[in-house]
Amino acid sequence: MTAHPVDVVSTAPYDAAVGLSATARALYDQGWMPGTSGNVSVRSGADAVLITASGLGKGRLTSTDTVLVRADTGAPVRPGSPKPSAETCIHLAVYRAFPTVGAVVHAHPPYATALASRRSRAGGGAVRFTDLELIKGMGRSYLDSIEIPLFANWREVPRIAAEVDDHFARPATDPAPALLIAHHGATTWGADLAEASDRLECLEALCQLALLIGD
Ligand SMILES: CSC[C@@H](O)[C@@H](O)C(=O)COP(=O)(O)O
Ligand SMILES: [Zn+2]
Repeated sequence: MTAHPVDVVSTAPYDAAVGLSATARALYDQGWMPGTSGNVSVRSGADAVLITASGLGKGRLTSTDTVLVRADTGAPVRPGSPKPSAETCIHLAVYRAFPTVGAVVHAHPPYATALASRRSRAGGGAVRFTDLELIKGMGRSYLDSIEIPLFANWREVPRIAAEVDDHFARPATDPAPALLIAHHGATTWGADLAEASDRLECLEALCQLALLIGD
């Protein structure tokens, strides 16, 4: 019998939903998911992604505030599910580009948002960090530099996702596990939620340092 996404995901581990809501609450406590902002997801089998529901206070999120969606369309797998994150399509673009990624975290941390917005006002282009030790926290074993792609904050979220798709369709050596959206926030990814969250923390610290150091 051909595997159907529902079959694959109906056994999605309960822990994944607990992990998602705990991650959202932790990022809320850090001040990086103010109000209802931010979203978190994990891959669930080959064909599905478990993601936070849309429009809920991230400081109050529980494991039932998560939605299993199809990895190809973003549609909820089960009828009657809560509405998935409005930014599901950006998560799916990351999972499409990086088959080994298991978790994606999107938040609105202040320094990353400020640096991305400043860069956008100065004409855009990727944000490059050089020399700083924290570059190693972004999955690099060497120090020299790392480039984080910067995207425009289009009102239509699928347009942002389409640009993320286009960006990662171009082959790059050692792409960073992160992206910035001007006037909006940051998204990081990794093998699991812990790695994706650690990378968000390092990215935010790098952005803070870059703003302190100046040009
Ligand atoms: C506080 S509004 C923020 C949203 O527009 C969006 O950017 C966001 O991060 C959360 O959207 P959500 O649909 O709840 O996952
Ligand atoms: Zn957002």
